[in-house]
Amino acid sequence: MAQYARNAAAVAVIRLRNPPVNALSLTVLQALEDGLKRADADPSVKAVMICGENGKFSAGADIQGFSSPKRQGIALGPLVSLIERSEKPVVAAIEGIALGGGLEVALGCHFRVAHVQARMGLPEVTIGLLPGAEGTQRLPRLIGVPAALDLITTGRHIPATEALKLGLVDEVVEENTVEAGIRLANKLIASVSLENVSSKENRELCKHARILTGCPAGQPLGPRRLSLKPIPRLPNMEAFLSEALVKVKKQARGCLAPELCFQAVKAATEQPFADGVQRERELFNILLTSGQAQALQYAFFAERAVQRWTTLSGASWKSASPQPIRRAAVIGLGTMGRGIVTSLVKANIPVVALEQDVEYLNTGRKAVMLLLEREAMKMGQDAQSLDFHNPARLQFTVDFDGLRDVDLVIEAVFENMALKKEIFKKLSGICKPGAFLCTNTSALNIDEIASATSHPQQVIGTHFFSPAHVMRLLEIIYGRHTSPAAIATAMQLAKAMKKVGVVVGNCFGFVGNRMMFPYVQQAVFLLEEGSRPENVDQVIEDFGFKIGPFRMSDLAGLDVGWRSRKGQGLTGASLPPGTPARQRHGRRYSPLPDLLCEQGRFGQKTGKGWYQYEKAGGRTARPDPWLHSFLSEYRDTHQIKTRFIDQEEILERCLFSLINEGFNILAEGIASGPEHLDVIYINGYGWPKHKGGPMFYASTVGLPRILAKLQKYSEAHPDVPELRPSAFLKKLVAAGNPPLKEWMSCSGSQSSKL
Ligand SMILES: CCCCCCCC(=O)CC(=O)SCCNC(=O)CCNC(=O)[C@H](O)C(C)(C)COP(=O)(O)OP(=O)(O)OC[C@H]1O[C@@H](n2cnc3c(N)ncnc32)[C@H](O)[C@@H]1OP(=O)(O)O
Ligand SMILES: NC(=O)C1=CN([C@@H]2O[C@H](COP(=O)(O)OP(=O)(O)OC[C@H]3O[C@@H](n4cnc5c(N)ncnc54)[C@H](O)[C@@H]3O)[C@@H](O)[C@H]2O)C=CC1
Repeated sequence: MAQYARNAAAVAVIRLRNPPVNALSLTVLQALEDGLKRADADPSVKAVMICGENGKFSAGADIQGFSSPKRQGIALGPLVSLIERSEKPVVAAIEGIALGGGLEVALGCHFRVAHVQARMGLPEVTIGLLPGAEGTQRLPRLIGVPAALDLITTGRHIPATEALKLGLVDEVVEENTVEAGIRLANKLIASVSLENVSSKENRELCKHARILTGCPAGQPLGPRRLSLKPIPRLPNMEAFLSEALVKVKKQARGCLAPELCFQAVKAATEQPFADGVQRERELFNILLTSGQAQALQYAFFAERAVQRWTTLSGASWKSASPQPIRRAAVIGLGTMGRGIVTSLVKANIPVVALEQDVEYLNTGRKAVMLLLEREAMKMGQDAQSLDFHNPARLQFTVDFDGLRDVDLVIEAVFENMALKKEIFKKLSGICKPGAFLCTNTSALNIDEIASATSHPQQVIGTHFFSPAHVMRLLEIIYGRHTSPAAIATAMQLAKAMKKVGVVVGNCFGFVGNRMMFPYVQQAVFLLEEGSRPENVDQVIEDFGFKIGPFRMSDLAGLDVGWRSRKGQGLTGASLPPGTPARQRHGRRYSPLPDLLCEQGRFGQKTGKGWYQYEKAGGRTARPDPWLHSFLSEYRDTHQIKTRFIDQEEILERCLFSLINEGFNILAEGIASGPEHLDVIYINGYGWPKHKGGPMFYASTVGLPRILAKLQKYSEAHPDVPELRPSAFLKKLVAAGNPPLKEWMSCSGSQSSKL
């Protein structure tokens, strides 16, 4: 709701109230409208001030409400117009946040005062929409087209100081914003009422008030009504807009909202306000029914739902308490350790960084310092807080004794079980008993690692993604003995590092990599049957992935998987003589990646892999004629008839096999709901957010279709168990293809947190 109050000085205060973020539900909007009408009808009220309860203006429209099929009632756009048309001055006092519809309400007000710590923005684009309450028409009139386009197409939140520079707010205060708003309202009352009084003294006062408010004589609010303002012209508006469109399209990667946001702002530059609003509405409705908005809003709530973690044994976020991490250690400063140290320093956690010898330590130190210097450059003035040259904040050592007083250790040494167990045994003897011992393994068994310690309840997997200081995902893996406090602490750590933690159970590859295996496997099988790497990558990238499986594997290094397959005895010296080239343990196997590695083709690092590069370490992938003839020879050798494989088959075999593994994971209780898998894929594997994650995508395709396709591919490839439909998928189809929220109740294990 919105609370209406009067104070003695003739200022009516309307306070938006809908905890926790004062979202503009229909009830709030109705109360806001009632408050405005009441203020208008009351002759003793001379000005209105709108603010929010609990130090927050408003986070905008109620996102939950968008998915409601029966959404009816007062619309926000007309309400913003109503505010603007008020004959009595209306002031917005912005504390905390003014986002989306919240900022649009403020744009309808005649004046805006913001607290110095407030943040503002129009983030609708991030949930697949555009600022549909006339924001795309008012904002460019206030701050100009370039700045408005930037805010509307990126959805970024800006601090009050930047808002002041842009002219988005009139005043920034450090003290009580509501009082500052009332003070401004009183000045405005003086300005208006003194207009009609002719004494010299009052005329002077009136002039003073006009300077304060910027309102010309006789027209106290006219120029403050943004709908009446012309768009600030640019000398080269057309050229600017066409360049901006190219940029927006490039960044959007198949997501509709940024381009439609652009179209709405463009309309503001070409049409009168009312027509621009009409266009904004049309574009908003296209987005609202596009499917992408639903996917992005699902992703928004999924990210919040995974914070409420539970384990198979019943431990949960409700009862577990995180322990404070005053000091942490990282072991191994290779690709991952460097990024992990950087993330910890950025989270203001003092770190001890340890390597196996001085040479590795020096290399690691240089790399960490370089990363931190770069981060500091990006942070500008705020970089001082990093203070990473201070040994109390960041210390490098080769001595395990330096780890005696740390509260948490993150191990990031080579992916080798024997080495990891040796390290954990050592840590168990050296660290204090309460210290949490985390491993960054990408697939190994957490319980086996924990078995090397005397307190396995303190051991947990914290799986970062490369580059660790950039990627938002932290997969948090609990073992059989991991304590709830360890899980809660890892989740808290993720938050401190501004990452999204997702709690999952222990199995080979956990959730993300386990689902990735069949996807990559299918991609390689497709090469055996007739595709080229660039065909497969193109289909996956057209779907919206940032990078296809072959470009990705060239980037990560083909040798990484090769080492792991050798370790598992799938290739290399330990392979029993007589093993068929394309079969392991009775299942289809492709030796193609092994053959490339044997040729020294490790990907970007060697300048050749699935593609060719300009040089070793080069970044530009070009199709490689050598590889094409190599594939032809390979098919001849193994008597595989090359066939044309269409885009649909490429997409379905790669994605449906990944989704199928997702259903197995859900059935086993490794993840407590589909939203966990989706958050992992969006934040760790570049799954296009506007497609909502693999399981959400499956729900939009329809489970019966996925099942039918898997059955078809499985029949064609009976030696590929990963294509055999999961029993849980079959169960869901038999249960009538229930909506995603109800899947887990069919599994009999857990329920959805969405
Ligand atoms: C047909 C209809 C026509 C309508 C006309 C168009 C109107 C428009 O132009 C459309 C809009 O306004 S769309 C909304 C735009 N606003 C946003 O995207 C802000 C989303 N919220 C945030 O960024 C952070 O929550 C925020 C920065 C606010 C706070 O972050 P925190 O990290 O402090 O807290 P969270 O955990 O994210 O949030 C706390 C709880 O609040 C829920 N929530 C947040 N924003 C919401 C919103 N706008 N609507 C509904 N619920 C919302 C959030 O889910 C969380 O709930 P719980 O998980 O249950 O605690
Ligand atoms: N590279 C990647 O993309 C990802 C790797 N991981 C996992 O992270 C871990 C580390 O991987 P990378 O950083 O890629 O490996 P890396 O080979 O780049 O670095 C490993 C580092 O550990 C150090 N090290 C080895 N033995 C040590 C010891 N006894 N004491 C101290 N330091 C020691 C090495 O000197 C080396 O600097 C592995 O478990 C890997 O599976 C997880 C996610 C992604």
